[in-house]
Amino acid sequence: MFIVKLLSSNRNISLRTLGTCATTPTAVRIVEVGPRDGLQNEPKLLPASVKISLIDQLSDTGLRTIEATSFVSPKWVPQMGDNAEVLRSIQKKTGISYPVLTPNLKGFDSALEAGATEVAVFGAASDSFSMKNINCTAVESINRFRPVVEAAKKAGVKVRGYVSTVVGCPYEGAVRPTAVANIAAELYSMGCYEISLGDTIGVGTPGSMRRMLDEVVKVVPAKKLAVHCHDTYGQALANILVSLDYGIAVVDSSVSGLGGCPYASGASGNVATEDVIYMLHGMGIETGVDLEKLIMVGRYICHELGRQSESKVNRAWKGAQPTKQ
Ligand SMILES: CC(C)(COP(=O)([O-])OP(=O)([O-])OC[C@H]1O[C@@H](n2cnc3c(N)ncnc32)[C@H](O)[C@@H]1OP(=O)([O-])[O-])[C@@H](O)C(=O)NCCC(=O)NCCSC(=O)C[C@@](C)(O)CC(=O)[O-]
Repeated sequence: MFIVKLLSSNRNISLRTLGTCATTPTAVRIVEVGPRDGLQNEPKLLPASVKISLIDQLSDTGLRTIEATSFVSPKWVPQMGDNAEVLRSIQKKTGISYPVLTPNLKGFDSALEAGATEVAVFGAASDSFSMKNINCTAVESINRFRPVVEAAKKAGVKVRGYVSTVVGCPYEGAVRPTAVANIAAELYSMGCYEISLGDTIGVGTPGSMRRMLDEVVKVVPAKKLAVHCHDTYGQALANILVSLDYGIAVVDSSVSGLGGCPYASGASGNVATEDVIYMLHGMGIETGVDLEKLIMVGRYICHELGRQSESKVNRAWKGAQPTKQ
């Protein structure tokens, strides 16, 4: 019912997204979230050595931001229970940031001890999801994040802020764009250097993305925003195109489309990094990422997980294309 409502309210979608407008960025930074978002929901528990190898291989593709793990309760998310070992053991390359999720001070302290130089706090625009995910309401979460951001500032650690359920919540349905803008504004004014807007269950369409972004850009500049689109309904690339139109130049994605949130049942993985790169390069937008190398990393992790790549580009890839895509 909720989906039907979302789709039927999208009749007035502007065709502006089909062309390139003045604000479209010429370069996009990809935030690769595969090692964290991609693996946190996998039924198969991978050994730390595979995660470390995955991150080291990703570090060789030209990516500049690779979310490495999360310092959350291992009772809640056992898949990330080896967080300190993973963060300590990866080969950190100059020029690459390896952020980790830290929901509270306990997580932040452990992350700092393991060598984190960038962390992320993660809130949501809907209370029900927030309760299921981090056991507090959206407003309470802001109060939990404040000391994390303060401690991070003192330690010289950068903090990214996530807002989940930006267009739809698995428990409440459609989410008001103003609710998203309020949380985004709180995180931004608290000191998060970038706000990532998560369509956690992948129900967004260009229409609902636009309505949400119209509100958010009133309170956070587009150049401080990222989009984080899950691809459950196959709308992620279209939604990313819309966000480029707003001048947003940071896109979260997951190698081979791995992932999902343990507290958003039925939601598929993030948009596949290979598919995003293929689209952006085809549009003449730079990412600095070597697509062919990334495809090989996608094949490696899918082999380890015993699953097929969710990236259409990866599945279709037969080698470098003779002409620009
Ligand atoms: C946030 C908590 C910890 C609150 O959980 P809580 O139960 O309210 O926490 P608490 O403070 O009452 O502590 C309870 C127990 O947890 C421990 N604890 C407390 N904090 C930590 C910590 N940081 N690390 C390790 N242990 C911790 C604490 O020590 C204690 O242990 P006990 O005494 O029972 O043995 C819990 O709800 C949790 O871990 N949730 C998991 C959240 C998560 O990882 N979700 C998935 C990531 S979010 C996401 O995927 C969305 C995103 C970002 O990708 C964007 C999008 O797609 O929209």
